[in-house]
Amino acid sequence: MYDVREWRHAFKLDPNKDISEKDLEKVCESGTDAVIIGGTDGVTLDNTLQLMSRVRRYAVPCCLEVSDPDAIAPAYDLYLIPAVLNSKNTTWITGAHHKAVKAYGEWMNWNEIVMEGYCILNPDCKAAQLAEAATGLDDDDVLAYASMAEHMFKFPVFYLEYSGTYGDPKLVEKVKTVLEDTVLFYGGGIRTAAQAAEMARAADVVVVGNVVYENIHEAVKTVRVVKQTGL
Ligand SMILES: CC(C)=CCC/C(C)=C/CC/C(C)=C/CC/C(C)=C/CC/C(C)=C/CC/C(C)=C/CC/C(C)=C/COP(=O)(O)OP(=O)(O)O
Ligand SMILES: O=P(O)(O)OC[C@@H](O)CO
Ligand SMILES: [Mg+2]
Repeated sequence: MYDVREWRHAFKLDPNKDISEKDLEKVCESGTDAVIIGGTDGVTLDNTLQLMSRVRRYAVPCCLEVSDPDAIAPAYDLYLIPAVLNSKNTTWITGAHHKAVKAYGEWMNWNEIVMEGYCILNPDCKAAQLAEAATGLDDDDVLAYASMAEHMFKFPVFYLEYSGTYGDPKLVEKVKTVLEDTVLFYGGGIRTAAQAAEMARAADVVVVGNVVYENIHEAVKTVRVVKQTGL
């Protein structure tokens, strides 16, 4: 499934973390809609390619979420490109992107590029710190970023990112009400199947990351509950 509109669940694997063959098999055979390879720090061409080639042994779509242009390589199914809408530094909204398109433009297949309008809400996560995210937002600020993602930038994805902490399901629900075409991704702090189900009632796509490395059994359980939960 190379169309994010058809997704409900994705795992995000960090190329800077170790995962055993057994656990990787559980992730890839879980029934998830996609494996996203991405992280904020320690992302290199070597570790992303290594993880990608291991994921490639399975049928699941394998996507690169680009955080470092040096780690870009061909052979992913999709390239997810974050633009941090609540960044205080234009580098993370258009700057790094401009540089990368100058460098890679002629090799880019735009049909494989999926822009993600990020709104990062956990001030302590590495992504917030790197991207200098203005995290002290009230609900109306977040709703405005969501509307900008859909109506001004026409981004296919709006990503509510709480990386490392569990977010506010009520806010996720509110954000969903202002989006029509743009797909709402929720990610952050999902450690149980019950939390995954709660966020699946509000968001189009639930992204599960760190729990893969902490509790693979619970991580895999999130797939079935998300798929069974209606929006
Ligand atoms: C043939 C060929 C090579 C084709 C490919 C062409 C191609 C795809 C070109 C891409 C061009 C392009 C526009 C690239 C973008 C370049 C770029 C660097 C953009 C900036 C990205 C950005 C805003 C990064 C900031 C950080 C961020 C939002 C990262 C996303 C991942 C994330 C949130 C991970 C969460 O992990 P973390 O917070 O680190 O949590 P842990 O504590 O668990 O690690
Ligand atoms: O690692 P967690 O906290 O599950 O977050 C998932 C993802 O949104 C990170 O970009
Ligand atoms: Mg992570």
